[in-house]
Amino acid sequence: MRHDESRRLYDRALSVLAGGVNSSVRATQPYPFFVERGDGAHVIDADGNRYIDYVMGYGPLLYGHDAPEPVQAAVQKHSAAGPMYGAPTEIEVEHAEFVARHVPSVEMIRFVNSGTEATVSAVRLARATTGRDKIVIMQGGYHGAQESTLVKGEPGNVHPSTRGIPDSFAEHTIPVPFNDEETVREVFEQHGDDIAAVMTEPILANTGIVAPVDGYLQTLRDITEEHGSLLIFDEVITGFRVGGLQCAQGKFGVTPDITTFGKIIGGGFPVGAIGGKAQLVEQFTPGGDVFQSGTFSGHPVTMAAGHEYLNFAAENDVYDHVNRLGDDLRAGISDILEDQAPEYTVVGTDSMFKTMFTRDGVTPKNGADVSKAETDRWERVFWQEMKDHGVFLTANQFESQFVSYAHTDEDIERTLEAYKEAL
Ligand SMILES: Cc1ncc(COP(=O)(O)O)c(C=O)c1O
Ligand SMILES: N[C@H](C=O)CCC(=O)O
Repeated sequence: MRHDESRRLYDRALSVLAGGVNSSVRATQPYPFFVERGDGAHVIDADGNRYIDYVMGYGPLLYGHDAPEPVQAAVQKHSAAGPMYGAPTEIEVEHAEFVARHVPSVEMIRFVNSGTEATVSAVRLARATTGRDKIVIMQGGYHGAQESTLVKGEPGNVHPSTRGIPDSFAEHTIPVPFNDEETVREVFEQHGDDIAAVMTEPILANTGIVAPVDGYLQTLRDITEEHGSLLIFDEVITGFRVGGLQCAQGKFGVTPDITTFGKIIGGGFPVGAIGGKAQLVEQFTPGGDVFQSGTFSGHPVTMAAGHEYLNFAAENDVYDHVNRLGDDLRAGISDILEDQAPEYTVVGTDSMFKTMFTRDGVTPKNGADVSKAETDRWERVFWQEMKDHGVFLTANQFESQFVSYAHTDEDIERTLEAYKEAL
């Protein structure tokens, strides 16, 4: 495969964009391919190479690169009609009504512009509601580029995970191992009166894909209730991806106090949202006194795209299709691993999948298990091989991969062939 044009574009980009990209994960080695356009489940790069795409924009693209006709029509209509006003529009109300109708925890919602903004506001809301400062998060979990959650360590020894964040932020954050009831109980015994919220992805989706063990999410629900803390599910990735229109909270039957959304809920456009019981969410300004605001929040084009995205899923066999292909892919990869690399594991659910380069064939239960995997080998060898076989996977061991409605049985077969050869 030739990549001359991508290489040339990356050289140009390096002089004017930090690291040559606008989000860190895109800076694949030795240089990223630059995308010219999408086509169904595929992307075509600046040199004309075609790849089956499982990155899917890191999750938002439930339909691949050709959104259903009603989505495209709504986007065109709303861009032509404005595109935004600094005044409310009906489409924001319709989209909010849809989400409230389907997602168990949501009575009221505030739309924002990114998953990060959603989790920042959710934490602020939890702190304001409880009058407490501390939050419990999961080691290996990810909640975007927010100061309070970019931390590393364990209870009693927590530090910012990047330069530029004061230690005082980390003082209020307690990272615990996912799926470990004992540690979370100990943390609540010690700090229960100071904990505003436990915030977790219902499935860790930024550290491989780590499913909750039976009963773990319910334990978090019970323990937060017992101590007057809130439970926040960060469904930025899982929202409208896992568990269909009810999201992961519906699949696992555990209802949080607050849910954060992003990705799919914006139909491929920048978005975030904070949903929950009305008595919580209405504390945001202007109704309440927890400051929350944004020039682009509830942008009509995003709202229209997101709304038509979800409407289409409600009326068509979208989740059946993507989940079936997800099952086929996981089963196919699993067979290949059994044969060729039994020390590796395939993880995921619904339309999410990832091959973990574990060393013992054991499914990871938390972030520490995932970090023992052969992360370097994934990126430097396997990812490159798959790309050379025309399959675009997420470039590191930690990021999830997604099947879309545009993927076909033939895509899955070709992908499995590529796996066989690359492994
Ligand atoms: C679970 C989770 N929360 C929050 C975020 C942050 O979202 P965004 O990148 O839109 O700020 C992401 C992904 O980026 C995510 O996966
Ligand atoms: N891990 C991130 C979200 O899922 C990856 C997307 C990004 O930050 O560019």
